[in-house]
Amino acid sequence: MSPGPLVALEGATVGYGRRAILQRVDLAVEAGDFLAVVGPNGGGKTTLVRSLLGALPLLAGRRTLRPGVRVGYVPQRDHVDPVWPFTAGEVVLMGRVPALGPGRRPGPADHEAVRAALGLVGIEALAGSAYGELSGGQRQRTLIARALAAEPTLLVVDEPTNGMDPAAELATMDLLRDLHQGVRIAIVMVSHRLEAVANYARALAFVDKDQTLFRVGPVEEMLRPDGLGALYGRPVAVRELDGRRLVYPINGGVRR
Ligand SMILES: Nc1ncnc2c1ncn2[C@@H]1O[C@H](COP(=O)(O)OP(=O)(O)OP(=O)(O)O)[C@@H](O)[C@H]1O
Repeated sequence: MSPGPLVALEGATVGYGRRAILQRVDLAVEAGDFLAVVGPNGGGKTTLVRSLLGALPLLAGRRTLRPGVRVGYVPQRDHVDPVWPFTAGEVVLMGRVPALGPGRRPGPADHEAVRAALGLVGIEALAGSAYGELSGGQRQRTLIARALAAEPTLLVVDEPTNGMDPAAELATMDLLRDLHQGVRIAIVMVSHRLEAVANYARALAFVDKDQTLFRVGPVEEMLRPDGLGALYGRPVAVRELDGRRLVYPINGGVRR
């Protein structure tokens, strides 16, 4: 018998108090998945992933978490105060705190987990550098390493490439792909840029509260014209160039 999804929402309404943001959400994250949650700013992406994490109570429906699954969360980089008086290594060590429990001091296994996590994201040499003096890309790697230090089964990453130049964006996406393929960790990432994730994710969820839109499916299916039209309200083309997908709006009028 299949052990079932790592985490799932069934018939869920997500939102705040009495305000529903998205309704009738059915979403299952399986081992080995790489799911990107895409939609416009304010569309409800963060609300959806916070609900998936269990950090936000559902207004209706059901959330199930497979026993033993550990979920690592990487918040938006600019939600983390850059004046943190910590080194990158100390930030990553924070990822061990939940596993340590109250009152226990970090031991050799914790320091080893920190070294391993910094190594996985390629910034071992920055362990002693002040977090606030790192570049945006290096900070993002530090925050990913902090989540990895807890040895999660599933990594949930919120807008990791926001505000990055194209080279840093590609490097961050390559890192997530390497973690997915090499460490075999399941990934859920949030992005408002479909273009950034179309070459990496295996599944896409389109989310826009203003259109009461929630759709999820394999990338190939979601990148068909009707799926894209539902998200953008206008014709959008997908072309392949040198093995990479390009996604761009085309003329043809607004279809809202
Ligand atoms: N704590 C909160 N209480 C009430 N409403 C909230 C809260 N957080 C967000 N919202 C509202 O929920 C809606 C969706 O916001 P959300 O942050 O999920 O969107 P998003 O797609 O992640 O946006 P962005 O790309 O800008 O991060 C917005 O209208 C926002 O104002």
